[in-house]
Amino acid sequence: MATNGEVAMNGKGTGTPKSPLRKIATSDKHDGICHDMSASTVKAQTIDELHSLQRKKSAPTTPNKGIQGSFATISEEERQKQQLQSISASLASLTRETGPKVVRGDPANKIRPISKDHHAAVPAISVSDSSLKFTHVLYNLSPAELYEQAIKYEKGSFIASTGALATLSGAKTGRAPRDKRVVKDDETSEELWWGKGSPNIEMDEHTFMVNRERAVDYLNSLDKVFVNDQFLNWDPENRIKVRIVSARAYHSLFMHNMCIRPTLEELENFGTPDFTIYNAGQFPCNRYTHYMTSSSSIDLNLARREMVILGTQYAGEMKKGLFSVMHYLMPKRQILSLHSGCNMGKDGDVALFFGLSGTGKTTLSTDPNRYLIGDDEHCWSETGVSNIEGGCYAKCIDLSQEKEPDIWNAIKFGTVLENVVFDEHTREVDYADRSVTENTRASYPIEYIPNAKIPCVGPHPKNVILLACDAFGVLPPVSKLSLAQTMYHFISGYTALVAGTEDGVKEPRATFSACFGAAFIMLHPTKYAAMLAEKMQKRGATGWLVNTGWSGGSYGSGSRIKLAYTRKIIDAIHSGSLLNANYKKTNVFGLEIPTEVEGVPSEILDPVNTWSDKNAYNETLLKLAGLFQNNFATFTDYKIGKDNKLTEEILAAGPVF
Ligand SMILES: Nc1ncnc2c1ncn2[C@@H]1O[C@H](COP(=O)(O)OP(=O)(O)O)[C@@H](O)[C@H]1O
Ligand SMILES: C=C(OP(=O)(O)O)C(=O)O
Ligand SMILES: [Ca+2]
Ligand SMILES: [Mn+2]
Repeated sequence: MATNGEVAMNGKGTGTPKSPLRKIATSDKHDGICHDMSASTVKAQTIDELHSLQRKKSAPTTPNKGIQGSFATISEEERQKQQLQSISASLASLTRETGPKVVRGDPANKIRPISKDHHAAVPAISVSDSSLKFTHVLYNLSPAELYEQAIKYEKGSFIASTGALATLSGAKTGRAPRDKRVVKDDETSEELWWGKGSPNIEMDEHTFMVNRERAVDYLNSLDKVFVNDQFLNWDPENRIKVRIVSARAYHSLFMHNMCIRPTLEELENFGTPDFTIYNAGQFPCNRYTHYMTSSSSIDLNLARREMVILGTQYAGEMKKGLFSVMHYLMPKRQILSLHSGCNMGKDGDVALFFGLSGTGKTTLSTDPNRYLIGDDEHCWSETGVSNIEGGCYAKCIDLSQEKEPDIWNAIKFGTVLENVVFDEHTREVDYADRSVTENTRASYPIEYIPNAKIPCVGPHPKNVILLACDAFGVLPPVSKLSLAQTMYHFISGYTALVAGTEDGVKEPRATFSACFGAAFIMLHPTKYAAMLAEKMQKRGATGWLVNTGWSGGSYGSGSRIKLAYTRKIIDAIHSGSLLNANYKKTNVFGLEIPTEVEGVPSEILDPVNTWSDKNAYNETLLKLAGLFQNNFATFTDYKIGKDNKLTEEILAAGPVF
């Protein structure tokens, strides 16, 4: 080939070109070597040295404060040692080793020498193979590091065109409430809600330990585990420290986004977690184990402050599992936990949006004209509201840039995109594609929403909006509620959705989920209801029922209320204009409905106007009223509040027919 800068022709070397081609100039040094002089050379002798130049050491986690007051801060080395000890203790098998040998970092990189005073594992009873090796701990990795781990090691992980991490949650693409178990012991048997309608399916302490050991053994058998130390609740007085041990970068990034991210300084003083999740989702539970009815098990032990996940990789289990824990811990402190979205206007007016999955909490709390406090889980204390989480978890089926620009724009680097379908070449996501699941999701840190309110706290709510997606099409688009009606509908927790994508299913199915979150509450619904009533009364909040579902007929003949109209209704609630509108009362449900709302056609405000077949409307209305009545029968024996007055009012606030 070409040598000395001359073009070789016909494979014959440099001698006699057939055509007079110009000689290609190389360098002015005539040493016979081709020099590329466009840039100066790097200061490295080997490729490894070059790689090491690329990565600057992170700032030390302990700013060198020296001696403060009379207390000397511990050395960085000592602090790191304590941190590893704490993680080793979390991962300890309770029947064998005191804790695995843990070491920080990726096992793909070099193993560090074993330090002489390594704390780990004087075997307690007997030793397992996993105690002979190191368990590498990938501790609070950054999103960039987690991307690399996911893409390198987790099948089905890809970078979408917007920079989000597209991933798969495996066989389970939604929560499995029937596989949730709660340890029943002396204390919880008294305190918690058990039996019909309750989400708490019992498990004994021993079986919990069997599953815990199974999860811990699985995690310790791996070369590496991910550990996230983070916080729940933006109210600093009631912050909970959580540790999540998991086997997938996907799970670690999801929780990085969903929980509150500690600053370096907060992480330094983290100490022992208040609650720990062992997520061994890839590994099934054992069907021969008592209480197991499938290969998935999500087990909560309040006494041990631990949760074990086996046999489901759906990340939402972790988020909602911690929410259950908050539904237990917070009411003990007279703080109400709420399955609601929350936002705040420029004047500090706060609104709560309660509703079951898919009714619009995330969509309607994400409002370009208001500050977002949170989309799903909140606390209401004596000082106001606080978000429990540090991120949002939006449904993204049929997501459109035009209708939901803030959510659309939040899907970028750092965001986890679950179970979506994308073009294999351009990596553009097709949000309409339901091939993997209808429940496609995006999880992003709350600061990805431009008008998020950080810290995510606010004053006492002015409006409490109950969202129901009524696929029967008989509830009005908006009603103003009395306190008793608010309680009646809060305890009922109604929504009706169309039955998924199954063929031939035309009838909408009613769901009643107490407190709009029966899957997550731990105490009897009336306990939360009584707290809500007391708080709303004390703070003068107004209750509203908003139907984000069907109008002009049931599913099949009518159509879903336009999101633009629902937004206008919500605007009128926020501005206060709806409070002073003219109202009339509906039959059967006795709801106060406005005669006018700015920007909304008046005829749709009373659903009877939108049905062409008035008989069908009346029949459907009575049918729904009957479903409400049947559902509420379970609660008629319970007293709410200090006297019987409120209880009687609540019972009278249901449909009359
Ligand atoms: N009128 C409406 N109000 C609210 N959401 C609507 C409406 N019409 C359609 N939708 C769609 O319904 C879904 C509501 O889901 P989401 O806000 O994630 O519910 P949640 O947070 O309560 O689970 C979104 O996909 C939204 O685009
Ligand atoms: C993540 C969930 O919540 P939502 O649909 O209310 O956003 C869920 O219920 O699993
Ligand atoms: Ca939910
Ligand atoms: Mn949501």
